[in-house]
Amino acid sequence: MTAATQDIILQVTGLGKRFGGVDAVANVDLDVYRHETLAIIGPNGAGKTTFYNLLSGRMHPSSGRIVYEGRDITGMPPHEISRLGISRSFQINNIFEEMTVRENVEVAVTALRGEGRRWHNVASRNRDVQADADALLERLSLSELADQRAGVISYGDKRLVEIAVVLATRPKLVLLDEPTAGMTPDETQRVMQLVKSLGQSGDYTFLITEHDMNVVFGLADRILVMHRGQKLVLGTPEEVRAHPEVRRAYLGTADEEMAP
Ligand SMILES: Nc1ncnc2c1ncn2[C@@H]1O[C@H](COP(=O)(O)OP(=O)(O)OP(=O)(O)O)[C@@H](O)[C@H]1O
Repeated sequence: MTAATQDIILQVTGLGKRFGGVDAVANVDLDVYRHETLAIIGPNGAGKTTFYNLLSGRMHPSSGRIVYEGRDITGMPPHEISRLGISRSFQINNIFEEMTVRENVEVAVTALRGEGRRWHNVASRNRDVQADADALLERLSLSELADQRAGVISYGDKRLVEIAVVLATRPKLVLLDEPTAGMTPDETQRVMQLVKSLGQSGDYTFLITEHDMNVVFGLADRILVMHRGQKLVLGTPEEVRAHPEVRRAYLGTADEEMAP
């Protein structure tokens, strides 16, 4: 499939967010193709988090337009955007530590069904919810931890549970915020394999911010490099790696020095 015929799930045009005198995001144009994994990189303050906040509705843009599946979602509240199929993970764990791993996922499944998060006791008696939660836990290789209290499992497993919670809302477009931050090398590998296989399943489109360049170059179909709120480069990993400005600004002289 050529780029021209690829199905665009998200179209961002002239997107900007200004805080006082700072353009946190400045005039960004971006087409995201359905089922691709697109990494967004850039140094601290480049505008990655603000970009996510704009896409997920947590912030209103100062300018520009966001079109998702042909529908203008600019300025929509987060819950509506989420309902349409855009879901986001956070850098900080966002799970209920006193509940079991399965209950955490059940709560998210229940929320999707419009029954509200507070009804988790009812949800746990609901077979459909349990089946959905168990299927998801199996997909993420978390079945063995299903009955563990989320508060006692490892940091890496908590991050995986968080991804399960995000996927429980049945998103089509998933925004992952530094999914491997703080992880051991083994945990990082596990997340990489997981995101790779979920990406290959054809069920999801991933945007991923990440500081670990091995993860970025190992996972991404395309990479967006941001700098001071602007789109510096957008291309395949090979194109980004070879781009003189990116090499100068972020990659150093050797590929080993790729930390932004
Ligand atoms: N709520 C806010 N009020 C004022 N300035 C903000 C706000 N949020 C972000 N900024 C500024 O916008 C710019 C972009 O910040 P942002 O957090 O989006 O960058 P980032 O690429 O996510 O950085 P990091 O990698 O550190 O998370 C920075 O100069 C930041 O100080």
